[in-house]
Amino acid sequence: MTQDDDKRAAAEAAVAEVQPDMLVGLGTGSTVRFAIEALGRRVADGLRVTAVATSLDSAARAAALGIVVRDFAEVARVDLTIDGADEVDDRLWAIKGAGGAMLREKIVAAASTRMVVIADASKRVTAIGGVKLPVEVLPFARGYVTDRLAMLDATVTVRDGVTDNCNIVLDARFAAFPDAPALAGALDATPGVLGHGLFLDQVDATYVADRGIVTRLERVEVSG
Ligand SMILES: O=C[C@H](O)[C@H](O)[C@H](O)COP(=O)(O)O
Repeated sequence: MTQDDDKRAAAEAAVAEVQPDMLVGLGTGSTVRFAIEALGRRVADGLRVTAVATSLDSAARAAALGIVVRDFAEVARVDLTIDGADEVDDRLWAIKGAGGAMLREKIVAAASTRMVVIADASKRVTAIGGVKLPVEVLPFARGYVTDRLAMLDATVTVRDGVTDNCNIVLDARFAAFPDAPALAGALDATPGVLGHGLFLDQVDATYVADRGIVTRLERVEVSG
């Protein structure tokens, strides 16, 4: 049983949630590729769905498999989004964006009635914060945002290349990971930061595969 087998198992479990006539959000990354393949097979078998994609890569892969991909700019609501993560914990907090797609991913997640994360067991952690946090930044604001991140005790590396949105990504490594909601709030309030990889409210469920066994974890809403 390889890591790819687990990615595929988690992806197939999530794709089983897709119902006829849904508008499906497609995340980005190596795990999502298995979901796109699984959805492509269901479409080839006659399932009628449309999709929106969080990256040019996912859009191209889906279209190549015969999945109708709509322009997200024309869309307000998505039924179900399936996406990967770099880390996810049992609070359903995730860090995303190793592939640089976190800004579009967060927008599509926000538009989604339900968003599920698929992962192999290497992504499941006790508490998020062990990987670099990607921050998408307007190139004009690179120096200012780098300084703000340094003031939050992060060591910053500028990633090569640009995102699908033609912005840059700063990868922030924290010696001690800060309180995640406070960090998300600080980043959201920083001019020039267009998005970041902290997903604290977006994930409704995870499918994590460990040596072929897929476990689904659902967000529990606390009322009152
Ligand atoms: O920007 C990339 C996305 O957030 C991915 O969903 C995330 O990095 C996980 O990717 P992978 O499944 O390749 O580990």
